[in-house]
Amino acid sequence: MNVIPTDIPGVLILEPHVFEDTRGFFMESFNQRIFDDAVGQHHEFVQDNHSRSRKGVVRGLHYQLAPHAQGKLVRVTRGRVFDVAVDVRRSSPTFGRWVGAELSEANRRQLWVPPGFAHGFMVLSEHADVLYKATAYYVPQSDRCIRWDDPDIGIAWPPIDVEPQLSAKDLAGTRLVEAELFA
Ligand SMILES: Cc1cn([C@H]2C[C@H](O)[C@@H](COP(=O)(O)OP(=O)(O)O[C@H]3O[C@H](C)C(=O)[C@H](O)[C@H]3O)O2)c(=O)[nH]c1=O
Repeated sequence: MNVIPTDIPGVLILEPHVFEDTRGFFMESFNQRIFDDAVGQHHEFVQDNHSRSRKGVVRGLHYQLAPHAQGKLVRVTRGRVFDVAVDVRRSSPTFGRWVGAELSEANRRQLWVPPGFAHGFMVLSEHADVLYKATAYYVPQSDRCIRWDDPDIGIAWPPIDVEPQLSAKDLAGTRLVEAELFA
């Protein structure tokens, strides 16, 4: 596993080892021991998610409030997305900062988004399948959304040739300054 740090301590890009041969490829998409070593602590995953979206769809920026905060290990098995993590811990030195990475079927990269971060992505290909493991169960009452285009965060979303498409919930997302966050 190749581990690539990002500008925000704790948010990591992971590149699992891929075994390619004439048949195709094999990789361990998740290995608890290797993951814990890479991240530096143990995280228990309790839920796997899979969403499929069309080009231009933006899902996020979502997080669940404590005590239901979710760490997410995100990967893409079809297409390409720009995946983003935003630090929403008020006491963090990187509060309000974001990191983004292109995750794709081709690069097989994964993004580790620790608890305390909002997560979202924009689909860059015609379709994309995003699969991610979560360290806490879905608790809708604790779910919160910050606007994808919050100027105070200033995410540099890649240019695409279609109109971004968001759910009504996401279009109604709050600004970071108004949001219920983590201490
Ligand atoms: C997240 C989730 C949703 N649902 C149900 C609730 C809705 O009836 C339906 C669609 O939910 P939603 O529109 O919230 O799905 P996304 O917009 O993809 O939400 C996700 O988007 C960003 C990228 C995230 O990181 C979060 O995992 C999650 O918030 O699935 C469930 O049953 N379980 C779940 O864990």
